[in-house]
Amino acid sequence: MTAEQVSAVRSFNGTQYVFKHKSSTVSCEMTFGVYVPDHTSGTKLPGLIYLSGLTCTHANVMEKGAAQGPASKLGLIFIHPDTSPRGTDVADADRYDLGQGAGFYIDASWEPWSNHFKMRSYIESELLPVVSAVVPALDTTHIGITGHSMGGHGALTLGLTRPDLFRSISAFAPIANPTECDWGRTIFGEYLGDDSKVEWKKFDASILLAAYSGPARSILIDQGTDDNFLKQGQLKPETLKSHGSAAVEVRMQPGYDHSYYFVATFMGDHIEHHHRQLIL
Ligand SMILES: N[C@@H](CCC(=O)N[C@@H](CS)C(=O)NCC(=O)O)C(=O)O
Repeated sequence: MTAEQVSAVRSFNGTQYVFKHKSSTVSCEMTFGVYVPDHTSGTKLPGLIYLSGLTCTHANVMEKGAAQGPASKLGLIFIHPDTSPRGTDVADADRYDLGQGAGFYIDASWEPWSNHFKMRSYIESELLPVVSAVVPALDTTHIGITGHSMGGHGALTLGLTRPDLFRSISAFAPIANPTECDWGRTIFGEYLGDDSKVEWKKFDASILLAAYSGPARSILIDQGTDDNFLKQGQLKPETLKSHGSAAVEVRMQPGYDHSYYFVATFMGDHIEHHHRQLIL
C-alpha cells in the first residue's frame, strides 16, 4: 500500500518528509521520515538508512541529528524509520528497553512479541520499496546503513549480513556485543527465547565481524568516551575488530556522551563516509 504523506517542510534546499503506511511485515501502521535534497527530475540519488536507538521514533534524528545539511550538500536521501511496531494492540512492557520503541532490529520468535516485532524483516524487505514508491529519485541499488546505539547494532548486523542490499556501513555508539551485555541478554531472551543462544549470535555484530568473509567493507564507528552506557559495559566497542575483508575504524571521541549532541557532531563525517562508497 502506498505511503501517505504526513508532512513536508523545506530544509537546506531540500524537503524533509514524514510518511505513514500500513506495514504487512509488522502488521500495524508505521511512520518514517525521509529527507530529499532538491534534484533534477529523473535523476537518481543514493540513500542512507539511519536506525535510531531506544525510546526514539522517526523524529529524534530528524529534529536533532543535523543530517539535512550534509545530505543536501552531497545529494544523498536520508531515510529514518521508527524503532518498533506501535499501537494499542501491539505488545509492550513497563520498561524503556523492551517493546514499543525498542524493536532491536531483530525478528522476534517468542510470544507475546512474535506477532508484530519483525523489525529486521521490515528494514530489509519492506522499507525501501515503500520509500521508493513515494520518492522515485531513490536509487535502491545504492543504499548505505547507519544507526545509533540499538540502531548501531541494527546497522552493523543488517549491513554485515546483507552486503547485497547495503553497500556501506557505519554506526554511532553501537551495542556491539549484545550477547555479552545486560541489554542484549535480557532483551534477546524476551524476543528470541532463552534456549536459543545460537539464534542470538546471528544478531551480534562482533560475532558476525569475527566470521565475516563477504565483499570488502570499510566500517566507520564513532564512540564518545563519556557515554554512560559505555561505562556500564552495554556497548563494548573494543569487540569490533577488523577481520578478513571487513576493515573497522573505531574513533573514540574524548568527552562526548551518548546524546544527540554527539550524534549531530559526527553526522557529517558519517554521511561523507557513505557517500564516498555509494558513488563508486
Ligand atoms: N535515559 C534514556 C535512555 C534511552 C536513551 O538514552 N536513548 C537514546 C538512544 S539509546 C536516545 O537517543 N534517546 C532519545 C534522545 O536522546 O532524543 C531514556 O530513558 O529516555
